[in-house]
Amino acid sequence: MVLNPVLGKLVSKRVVLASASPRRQEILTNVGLRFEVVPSWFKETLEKSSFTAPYEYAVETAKQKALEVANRMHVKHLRTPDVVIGADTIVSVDEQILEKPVDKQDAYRMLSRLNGKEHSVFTGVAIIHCHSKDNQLEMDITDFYEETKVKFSELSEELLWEYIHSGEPMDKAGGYGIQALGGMLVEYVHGDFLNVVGFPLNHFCKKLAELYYPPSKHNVQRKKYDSIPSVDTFENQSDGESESSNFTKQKGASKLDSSGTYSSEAVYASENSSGVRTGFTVPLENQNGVSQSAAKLPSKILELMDGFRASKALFVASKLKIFDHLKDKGPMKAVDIANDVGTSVCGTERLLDACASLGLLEKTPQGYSNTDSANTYLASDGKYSLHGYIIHSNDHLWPLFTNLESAVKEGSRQNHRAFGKKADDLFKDYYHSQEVKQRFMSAMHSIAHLTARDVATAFDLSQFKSACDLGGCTGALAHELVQVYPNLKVTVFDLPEVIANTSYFQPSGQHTAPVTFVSGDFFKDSLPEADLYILSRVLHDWPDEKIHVLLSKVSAVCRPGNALLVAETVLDEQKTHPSVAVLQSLSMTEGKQRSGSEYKQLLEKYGFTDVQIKITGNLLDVVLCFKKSLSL
Ligand SMILES: O=c1[nH]cc([C@@H]2O[C@H](COP(=O)(O)OP(=O)(O)OP(=O)(O)O)[C@@H](O)[C@H]2O)c(=O)[nH]1
Repeated sequence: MVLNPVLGKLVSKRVVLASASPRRQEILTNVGLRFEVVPSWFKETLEKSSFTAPYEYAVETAKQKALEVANRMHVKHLRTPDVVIGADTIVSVDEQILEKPVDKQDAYRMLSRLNGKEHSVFTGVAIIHCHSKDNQLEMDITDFYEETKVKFSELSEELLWEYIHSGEPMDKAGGYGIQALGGMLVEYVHGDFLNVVGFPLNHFCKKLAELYYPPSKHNVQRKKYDSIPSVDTFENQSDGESESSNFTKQKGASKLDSSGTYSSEAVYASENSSGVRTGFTVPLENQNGVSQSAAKLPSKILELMDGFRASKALFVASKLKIFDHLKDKGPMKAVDIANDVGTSVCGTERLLDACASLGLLEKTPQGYSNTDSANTYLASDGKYSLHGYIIHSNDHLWPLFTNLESAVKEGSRQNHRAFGKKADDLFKDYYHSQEVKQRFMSAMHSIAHLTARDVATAFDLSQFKSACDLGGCTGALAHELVQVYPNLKVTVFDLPEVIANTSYFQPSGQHTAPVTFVSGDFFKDSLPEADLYILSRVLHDWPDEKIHVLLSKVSAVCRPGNALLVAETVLDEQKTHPSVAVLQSLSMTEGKQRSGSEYKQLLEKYGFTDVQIKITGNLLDVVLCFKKSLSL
């Protein structure tokens, strides 16, 4: 496996991403690359007609972006980076190149052109290795491009405009973001998905492998530039430091290493007899440029070691409603955010930088702003907001996990240590404290919203006329079900204390047919009649005795041919994956997570048959089973 070692090659280098694109930052951060972000000032104004193919335009633009940053850093800041990465993403359709729309009308023009058709997305990438010799900048440029084909469905005008009004198209090539709402417009993708999002990670790693592990030295092919390409199109921006004239002085002054060899990097990998790399070490250069070997970086372990810091930074930023502030008012400077939320400037600045480093915020000279993900998932008002669950994680789960060591030693939940209360008393809080109740319901609502579409569509449920979501809380899944199946009527059955608080979570702020809310205790009261019963995120929470009571009741009320749908994260048969469910078990509730065969066995025990399991790839998987007919 060459990908990780290749990225390890960059560990000891000053790597600069010459891009303001938060997506590119996120893609590279996600694979553990450490880099500085220095957005390029190169204006994307190359004459398109002078290129014979669209990808040539993308590659040249990427190169110019990276060159501008390498030059600027060398000349203005006297900080020569080791590696500068530039990228440019374009969409090509009907021999036209589409970049980012300038306004809504332009977005409409682009999206109409893509409507119902296949188009190509090209990302050009330039990797520049820089060396400073006698204060002259020498550069070694490698470039490449990746093409991905994307097809849009036939989309109505109404949908196009709704999408445009979401604001998402404006900073995206071709006017759509495949990674977010724009994904709904797409029928298929052929090729690298991340290439569409803005950075062809796989090709990038292969390119680095070619550069750092050439088959043999004389085979290395690298393009050479005799002079720095034109800087005439650089934006004449001033950031308070001296002069854009420096750019012109620099023009033509730098040249590339003409030796044809590539820096002083040594290849430390050795190969076993099968040609497989073994005993890989990452070369580190000390201050004097002398190579030392160090152990392979255990990036996964380092990430786990630091995970708590990252979680807490996210929790605190959410608690302070920083993502809400930035959604409404961003970009904002740290001092203004601190004033608004009543925090210290220095602490806020550190928190904001941490969020930017985690890819949650974008930092530019104008200040901090939300990334797309932060707008969608972290601001508290969005349909898919996870704010409620994050606050629950901070206020409830974090204190429990702080006592994990005792939990493991004693094999029990640590409410007494975490909250100074027994589990039962805590449950009373849930009934009596409006704040705790609201927090818990928001948390459940967050997850239900995020998973509802996948749960509702995992199986074709159109044969059912009525459904009852037992413990359906705010009704998020119920509302999704009636959207997907317009002939379905859904009853949400939950405790009176829950039902009394559901109005706040309804799409229009009120309960609306065909979703009705009925209060009751599913362990004690009779269950509403339905063709389909639903237990979503219920079973994993209860001990076997309670599950026995519940499933006996559901089985008794279910008529032959009626069904039960269970939504839970289904473990693999070894019960070690997915880790999200395995880690949840550490909360030490009296319940447990189950594998597919365990769910099958459990449900069959209560008279259900034809148990089918769908792994959705979302947080919840779905199990559907039918009540045995009498003749079986
Ligand atoms: O599906 C998606 N397609 C494209 C994008 C984003 O679109 C932009 C493309 O613009 P460009 O390559 O010019 O990059 P900029 O954002 O302007 O940043 P630079 O500073 O590098 O010029 C890019 O951000 C893609 O990520 C998308 O998000 N989804």
